[in-house]
Amino acid sequence: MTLIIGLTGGIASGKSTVSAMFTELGITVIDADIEARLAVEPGEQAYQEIVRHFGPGILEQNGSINRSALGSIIFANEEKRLKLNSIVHPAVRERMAIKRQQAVASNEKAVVLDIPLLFESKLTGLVEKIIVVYVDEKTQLDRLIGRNGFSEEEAITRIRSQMPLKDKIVLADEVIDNNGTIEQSREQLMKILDKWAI
Ligand SMILES: CC(C)(COP(=O)(O)OP(=O)(O)OC[C@H]1O[C@@H](n2cnc3c(N)ncnc32)[C@H](O)[C@@H]1O)[C@@H](O)C(=O)NCCC(=O)NCCS
Ligand SMILES: Nc1ncnc2c1ncn2[C@@H]1O[C@H](COP(=O)(O)OP(=O)(O)OP(=O)(O)O)[C@@H](O)[C@H]1O
Repeated sequence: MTLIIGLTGGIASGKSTVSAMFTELGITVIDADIEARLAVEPGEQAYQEIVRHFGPGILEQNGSINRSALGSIIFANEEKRLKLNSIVHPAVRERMAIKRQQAVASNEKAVVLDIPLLFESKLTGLVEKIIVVYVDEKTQLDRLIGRNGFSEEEAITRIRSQMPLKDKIVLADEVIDNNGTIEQSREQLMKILDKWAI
């Protein structure tokens, strides 16, 4: 019986860092961010709808989506962000459901669905156990700015576009406190997997 684990957190809280640990352990990770990138490749239906709605100004020279330009638009305007979500999320849900089914069919012990908006998109029904990767607000802001080179304002608009991490940890089965070192987070993950006999 495959245990379906939902991995979530906030932007730059460390979800990808923790999902890489699962991969190192040989546990399949289905990454919503990757599926969302694939879903908006030129030729995909979501790509056509995005260009139709947001205009060719959000395209690179080669016709692919200029992610930075689109991000600047939608994180500064909730209505536009919700419109983009309405275009992309159904395609992401469909792609993840197929991969989830494949993992269950191959009798894997566990599969991880790495979904940044697990709670916001009301996808908790897809998973059996939920791990939230937590950091405090200052650490989140510092790491997001450090990784992406955003201004403080750009980073804050992105953080504020999601449910606060302090509310997410209440909904979690387990929390990984990622304020410390990556090694300390790995130790917390191993304790959780031990508890779940994975
Ligand atoms: C706006 C886009 C083009 C920006 O691309 P970019 O490469 O800069 O960021 P990336 O996709 O790697 O996302 C980075 C992080 O931003 C956050 N984020 C992304 N989209 C959203 C959103 N619609 N609402 C809230 N947070 C979001 C998540 O924490 C995500 O992990 C892209 O994020 C996108 O297409 N978003 C809509 C689809 C979506 O909601 N994806 C996130 C989960 S499925
Ligand atoms: N424990 C840690 N100590 C120091 N830096 C960390 C730690 N965990 C993650 N980081 C760094 O913080 C940044 C954000 O981490 P990561 O990309 O894993 O977050 P994320 O939740 O996947 O982000 P996103 O929501 O954008 O997908 C990265 O630059 C990563 O290298």
